[in-house]
Amino acid sequence: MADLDAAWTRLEAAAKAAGEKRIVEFFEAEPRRLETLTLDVAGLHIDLSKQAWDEAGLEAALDLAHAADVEGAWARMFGGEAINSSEGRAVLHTALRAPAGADVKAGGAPVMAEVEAVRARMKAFAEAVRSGAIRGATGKPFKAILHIGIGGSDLGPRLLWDALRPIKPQIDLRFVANVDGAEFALTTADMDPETTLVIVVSKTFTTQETLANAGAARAWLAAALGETGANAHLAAISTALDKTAAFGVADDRVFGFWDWVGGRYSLWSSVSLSVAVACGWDAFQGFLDGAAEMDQHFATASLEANAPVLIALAQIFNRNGLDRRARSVVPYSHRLRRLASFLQQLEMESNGKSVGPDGQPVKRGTATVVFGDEGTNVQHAYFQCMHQGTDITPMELIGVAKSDEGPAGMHEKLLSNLLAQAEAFMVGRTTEDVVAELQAKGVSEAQIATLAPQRTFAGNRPSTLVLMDRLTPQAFGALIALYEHKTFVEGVIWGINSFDQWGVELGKVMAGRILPELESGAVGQHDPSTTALIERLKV
Ligand SMILES: O=P(O)(O)OC[C@H]1O[C@H](O)[C@H](O)[C@@H](O)[C@@H]1O
Repeated sequence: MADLDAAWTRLEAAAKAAGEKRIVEFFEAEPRRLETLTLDVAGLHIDLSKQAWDEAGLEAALDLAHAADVEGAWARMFGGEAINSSEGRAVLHTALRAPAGADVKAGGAPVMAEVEAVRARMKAFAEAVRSGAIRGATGKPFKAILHIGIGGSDLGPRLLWDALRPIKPQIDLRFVANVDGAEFALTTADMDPETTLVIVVSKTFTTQETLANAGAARAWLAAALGETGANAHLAAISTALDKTAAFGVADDRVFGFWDWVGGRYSLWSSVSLSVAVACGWDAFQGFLDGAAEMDQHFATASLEANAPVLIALAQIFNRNGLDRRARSVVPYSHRLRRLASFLQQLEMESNGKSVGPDGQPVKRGTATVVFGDEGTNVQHAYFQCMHQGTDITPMELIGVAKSDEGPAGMHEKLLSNLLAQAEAFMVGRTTEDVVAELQAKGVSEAQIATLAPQRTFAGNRPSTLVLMDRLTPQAFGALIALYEHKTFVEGVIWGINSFDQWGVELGKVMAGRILPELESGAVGQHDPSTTALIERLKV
């Protein structure tokens, strides 16, 4: 503990010192900077050299990781200990992508036989739906899947589908998450129940939104096909097999997973069955394999050369050392445009905690706000604030080196923007440079005095760049596993349990209390504002 406190103090001091210098100067002072801070792992090229740390800062960050015993923590995770202590559960999403026959145990009990059995059933089901061996009630092959789920049962599969979907898929895939009926109505408006397979995905099978949409989907199927016909169009994914049976899904259409898989870490499981069907099994298997490669790297590389560890440390340096409370993630890839939404759940639900597993308040700030959208679009939206706003927001820029999709010449334009932004964030533009340009254009000195500061860029904005060679299933799997392990490392260093989410409960309980009040008009005890709103909205 004393070691850890001392390591934190050293990190804070190193960050303060580095923060007084300019990132661009670190390259001159440290001839090996680029070499030390770039890594090639599992199809990803990761460049952390434009981050805010200098050599001493990096060293202090690595000391902190050692002092927090990151290596011991990952051994406990991979060893299947119940590290999710508030729920008494192991954390083994890595088993879902482990090669067949791997020795993985949850609390001492081997898990791979079950994992492999579900994987084999998923594969057989995906192939049978694609080949037409499994068909709808009227004998027609399935042309579309309606995937119903929310949170971890939605964000991962949605992102995965966008990343890997064929341009013209044999089987289309649509998603419904929200309990706003507009989403269900808009999504199903041009779908045909006769050729649609509905897959209901819920780890607990108690989630209000998902059960409401599942009921609506069953009614939508039954209206066209009758109750028995509807059953032939339903499948369910859950850890609560009693509840899927009660909903009326036949046993051979239910695909399970396990309580040692957190919802936000579940896209490697049967939760992504819809994507495995719509993209084909090989793509899904490639996704698992890429993640397994990252797991192997994470579990074996030294901290100094460990991609998830270094990305986590850059975040901690910014967050705790330099008090930067947000981070923007911008994929220069239309296919990855939902990455920030996925990371919002992964990082903010995992690490948005204020107390440790011992119930004691943490001593330092934890998860930052994560936001972002696709580049280049965001350059024309919020990048003004990233370049010239009063707060510095560290950036994570993600690119794809090679792509054959779409019209010729566009990909180079996309890449030129990615590189330009990363350079501009760090280098900025000096007032002298702006003044010289304005003078050359013959602008008056009086105008220059007001214009030049407005057109100056302070720069010194840190960024990390992650470059995929191609957006293959493997590289994409490695990218998501990279973020999972990064989140884990941060949680270890912050001293929190990254695998529970008690903070989502209160709102659910209160919605359960308010719903009957809206329906019956009998308003209970609330604060004056809420009472007035219920009075206004009650049926
Ligand atoms: O998969 P489900 O049990 O339906 O849960 C869906 C989501 O709802 C909850 O509120 C949790 O915050 C999420 O972690 C979870 O992914």
